[in-house]
Amino acid sequence: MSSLADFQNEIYLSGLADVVPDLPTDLTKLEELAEQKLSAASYGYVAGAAGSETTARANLEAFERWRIVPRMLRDVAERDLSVEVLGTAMPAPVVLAPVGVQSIFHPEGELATARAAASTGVTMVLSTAASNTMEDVAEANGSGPRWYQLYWPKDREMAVSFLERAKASGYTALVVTLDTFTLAWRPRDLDQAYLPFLRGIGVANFYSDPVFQKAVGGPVTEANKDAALMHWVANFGNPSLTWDDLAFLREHWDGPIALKGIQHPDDARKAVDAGMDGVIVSNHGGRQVDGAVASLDALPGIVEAVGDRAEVLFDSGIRTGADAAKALALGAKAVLVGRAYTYGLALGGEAGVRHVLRCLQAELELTLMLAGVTRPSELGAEFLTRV
Ligand SMILES: Cc1cc2nc3c(=O)[nH]c(=O)nc-3n(C[C@H](O)[C@H](O)[C@H](O)COP(=O)(O)O)c2cc1C
Ligand SMILES: O=C(O)C(=O)c1ccccc1
Repeated sequence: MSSLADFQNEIYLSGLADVVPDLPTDLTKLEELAEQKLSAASYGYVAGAAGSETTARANLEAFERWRIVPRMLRDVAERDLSVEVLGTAMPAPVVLAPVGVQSIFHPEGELATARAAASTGVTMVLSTAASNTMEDVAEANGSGPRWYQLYWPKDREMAVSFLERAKASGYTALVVTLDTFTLAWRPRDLDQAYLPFLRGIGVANFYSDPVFQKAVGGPVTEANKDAALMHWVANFGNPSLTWDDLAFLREHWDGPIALKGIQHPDDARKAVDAGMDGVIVSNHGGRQVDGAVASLDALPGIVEAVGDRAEVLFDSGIRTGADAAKALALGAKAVLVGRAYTYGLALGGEAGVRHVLRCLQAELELTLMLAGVTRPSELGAEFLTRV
């Protein structure tokens, strides 16, 4: 039986032909390489976070405070990392987080990510703020599994149009991001006076939308481009939304829905009460509320509050397969990675994203195997100790 850890043997064997990997296999090294390759503005956008970046750092430090306690002699000859999450079959509990404006990292943007996802069978979550339309990304993703992330625009008709387009182009689950109805105070971007949208990046799903076009008097051209940008600004986020509004989404989306950006157990309970199928414990990689609780520290309380009434996913701070193992042991059904693959995209396009996914999955499988675990469902807090 082939396993995700075979990537390790593949690398060693290629050494016999004097071939070594193009990118480091320690994924924590990618950030520094991306800094050398990207423009200062693009690098600042991905690496940066809110405020003085205390939460972004806390997200990483939280993983250091948990250590894995491996168990021996448990027959780990056969492993199976596959899981089903929000109705989607996955080779391992690892998902590509929604990351907008990917063309600022690589000319092929989300299309490269979509191809890497398809070739590994990993689920991608496409952002509303993508630099390519959801239809073009779907085509690049082919038969690969894909979910759609909604930034809920003020105009309800446009929101419905987004959902209908997503459904028609094969996105099977909806991820609704709650924590970013406006961008936070982000000094790296502010100091460079850098906002991708003002340069026309990240608006593809809006400008291609029939409801959006109707509002700006037709397709976006030189003649109406200022009006289009104003309409985008007016619509991007909606700070007035409340829990009651979720009924509207439930009505217009018949597949699974997960709420992203949950950090309090009571909010997780409200999500379940509102009929949501999942919650994603996330602080947006520390990019929204600086000083917010580390995402990993919020996870156990939310897992307990939700129980088996919905699926709990996790992101913010995952850089390695060992990190993923810790979040799974604390009760996450799957983890999403954001910056890790975005650095891969910046450094190597489709092949760079594939490298990151193969490293993450191989390291995760080896970590579980060496800790005495053959499948994700066997993991629990008993495999961790807090230091
Ligand atoms: C450059 C960048 C763009 C992002 N864009 C989006 C987005 O469009 N929608 C969204 O829900 N989250 C977005 N996120 C947040 C990620 O989905 C995810 O929550 C976060 O990156 C996880 O933390 P990590 O980077 O430490 O893995 C973005 C993150 C980054 C770094
Ligand atoms: O930068 C982000 O974190 C983010 O979520 C976002 C929001 C709007 C457009 C692109 C990215």
